[in-house]
Amino acid sequence: MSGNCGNKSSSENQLRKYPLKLDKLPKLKFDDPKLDEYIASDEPVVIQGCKLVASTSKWNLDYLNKHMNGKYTVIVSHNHKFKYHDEKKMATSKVNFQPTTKRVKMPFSEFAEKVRNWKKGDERLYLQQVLDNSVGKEIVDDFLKFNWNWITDKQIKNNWGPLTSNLLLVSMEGNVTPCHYDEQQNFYAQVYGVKRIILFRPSEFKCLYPHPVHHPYDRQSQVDFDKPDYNRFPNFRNAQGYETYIHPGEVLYIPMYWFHHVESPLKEGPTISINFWYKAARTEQIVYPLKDYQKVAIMRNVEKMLGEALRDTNEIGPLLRTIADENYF
Ligand SMILES: CCC[C@@H](CC(=O)O)C(=O)C(=O)O
Ligand SMILES: [Zn+2]
Repeated sequence: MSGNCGNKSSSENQLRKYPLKLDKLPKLKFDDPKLDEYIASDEPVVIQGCKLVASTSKWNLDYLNKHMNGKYTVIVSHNHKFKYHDEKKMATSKVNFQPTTKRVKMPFSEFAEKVRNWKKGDERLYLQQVLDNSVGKEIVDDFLKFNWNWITDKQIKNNWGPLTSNLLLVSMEGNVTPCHYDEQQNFYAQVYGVKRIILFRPSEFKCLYPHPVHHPYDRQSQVDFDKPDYNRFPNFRNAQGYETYIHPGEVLYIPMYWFHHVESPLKEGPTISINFWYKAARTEQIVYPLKDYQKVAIMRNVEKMLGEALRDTNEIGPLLRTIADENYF
């Protein structure tokens, strides 16, 4: 279907359909006085006009192909989902776990050629490379010209920890990063193409059923949005989310512990994004009532502590059920 259908942009018609009630996220100009209130209160918002990555306005697959002459981290998947798994936890986990993706190093030229010639049934690729000095001089020059004053001002104003990394994300059309949360603050800059992002509050934890902390899929939702198993995950019916489409030059603030699902439209070609992950604020004092994300952090710590104490992560669930069912019903 070409062109606009109703008031949706063409990108929005190239999207997968999910049984979700989604509200729209606000989009604010970078100099809107309300913006800092959103960030300070860990509320997601799309920021327009901040020129965070204005130096990438000329980036596309050809430009990157020309200036990236090394081998880069590419995730390979046999379907459209790129569900992240923690390789360290694979070694220690007691579950029989088969990852659905693999991580390879690939020359950019090979990546670009495979993306261009991809046909149904081929493996899908997603380049996810830390922006470091392995990229070409021109790319480093563009990187140095990012609007570091603007983003560093936000980092300091919110007492965030250090910038841990920038990931260059070059996605094939139709790729999906399934619903998960990260423990870092994230300014997610859209460089090329349109991306759809669905977000859920940390308090939707009970509707999204993240895997156990010790599982290689820690932080990832167990629910397959394409075919939800309502017998196992009945509360998914009640998940309340937000949705936005970010365009080149826009930056989405993804607060830490907020669940997010990210996809590239089906027939709109490759997309390019750059994320900016910051360690959480060094909490001076605990203020009650606790915020939802703090309760998620506490639940994580309880699982970790019980894993240490019990030595067998398969005993964590039964012990927690005993406490909940017998003592706190
Ligand atoms: C590996 C990071 C992927 C990214 C989502 C996407 O661009 O597909 C994301 O989840 C994040 O920036 O937090
Ligand atoms: Zn993420």
